[in-house]
Amino acid sequence: MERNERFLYACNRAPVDQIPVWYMRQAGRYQPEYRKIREKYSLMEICEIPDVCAEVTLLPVQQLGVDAAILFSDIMIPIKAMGCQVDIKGGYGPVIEHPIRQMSDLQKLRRVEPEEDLPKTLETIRILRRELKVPLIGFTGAPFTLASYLVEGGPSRNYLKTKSMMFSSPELWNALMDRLADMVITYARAQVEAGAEAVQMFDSWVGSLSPQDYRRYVFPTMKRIAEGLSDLHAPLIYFGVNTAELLPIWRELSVDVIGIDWRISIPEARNRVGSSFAIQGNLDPAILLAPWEVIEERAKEILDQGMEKPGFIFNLGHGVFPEVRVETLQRLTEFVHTYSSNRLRETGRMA
Ligand SMILES: O=C(O)CCc1c2[nH]c(c1CC(=O)O)Cc1[nH]c(c(CC(=O)O)c1CCC(=O)O)Cc1[nH]c(c(CC(=O)O)c1CCC(=O)O)Cc1[nH]c(c(CCC(=O)O)c1CC(=O)O)C2
Repeated sequence: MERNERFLYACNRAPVDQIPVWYMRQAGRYQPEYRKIREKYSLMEICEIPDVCAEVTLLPVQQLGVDAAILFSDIMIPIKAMGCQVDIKGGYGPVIEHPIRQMSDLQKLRRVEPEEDLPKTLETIRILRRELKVPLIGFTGAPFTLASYLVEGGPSRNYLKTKSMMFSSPELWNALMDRLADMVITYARAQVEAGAEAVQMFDSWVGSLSPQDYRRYVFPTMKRIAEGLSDLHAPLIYFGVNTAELLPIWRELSVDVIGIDWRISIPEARNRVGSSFAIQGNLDPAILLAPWEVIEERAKEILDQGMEKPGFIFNLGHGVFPEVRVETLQRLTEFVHTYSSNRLRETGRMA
C-alpha cells in the first residue's frame, strides 16, 4: 500500500497495512525552520504568501514522514475574511478588536466568497496539491469555538460572555451560529474544490458545554453543517477537547472521523459513537516531553486499542507544544508505522 493511501483508507474504515499518523500543529513553533521563517513574517503574513505557506505546510511531511499534511493556517483566518478585525498575538492567541456582543455587531461578519476573500489560501492549496505525495487536510474552526473568540474578544477560561449570550439572547446566539455555519460550509467546500482531500473541523472548546446545552445550542448547527457537506467527496473529521460526554450526541452527526483527546480511551469512545466512525487520536501532547520509554509505552497502548477495529488514525489529543523536540516526533512516527505494521501482520488484519 502506498504512503498516500493509508490516511484516506483509515478515514473510510478500510483495512490498512500500517496505521496512518499526523499531528495537530505539526507545522509550527517546535520546528527551528518555522521559527526562522517567523523571524521574517508574522503568522498572518505566512498565510498570505502562498509559496511560504506551502513550504511551511510541507516541512513536517518531509521531516517527520507523516501520512497527511494539514494546511498551514489558523481557525481565525476566514473570520478575518468575513470582515472582522483579527490580530494574532504571539504567545497569547487571537484578539478581536470589536467583539460581537449585540445584533448590530453581526453586520461585521459578511458572507465569504472564498475565491474573492481567501484567494491566497486557495492558491496555497493548489500549490500543495501539485507538490504533496500525501493527502492534504483542509480545516476550519467550528461555530461554537469561533464564536467563543468572537464574543470573548480573545482566549478565555470560562467562556462567560459566550455562554451569557447563549443562555440570555438565544436569538442573537442562533443568528451568530447560522452565519458561522454558512462560512464553514462554503469554506470547507472551497478547500476541497481547490484540492484538499479531507477537512477537519476544530471545535476545540465545545467540551465546556454540558450535553444538554450542546444538544440545544450547538447540535442543530453542526447537523446542518454535516448535512450541507454530505456530498463532499472528502472525509469530514470533527475534533474537540474534553468531549467524552458529548460523543453519544456526535453519533447522530454524518461525519466520517471523530477526533478525541486523551481523557477518554479509544474503546470507550467507540462505545459512545458506535461503529460507523473512524477514530483519530489521542496521545496526551504533554507526554511528548517525557523520556522515550514513557512515550513508547503510551503509544503502544493507543495503537493496540486503535487496531482492534479498522478506521484508526494516530494523532495527539491536541496540538504539539512548542517545547517538543523534532526528533521526538520523528521517532514516534517511525514507531507508529513499524509497530502497527508488525502487529497487523501478526494478527492477520493487514490490508
Ligand atoms: O489558547 C487560545 O485560545 C489561543 C490559541 C491560538 C489559536 N491560534 C494561535 C493561538 C496561540 C498559540 O497557539 O499560542 C496562533 C497560532 N496558530 C498556529 C500557530 C503555529 C503553532 O502552533 O506553532 C500559532 C502560534 C503563532 C505563532 O507562530 O507565533 C497554527 C495553527 N492553528 C491551528 C492549526 C491547526 C492544527 O492544530 O493542526 C494550526 C497548525 C496548522 C499546521 O500544522 O500546519 C488551529 C487553531 N488555532 C486556534 C485554535 C483554538 C484552540 C487551540 O489553540 O488549541 C485552533 C484549533 C486547535 O488547535 O484546537 C487559536
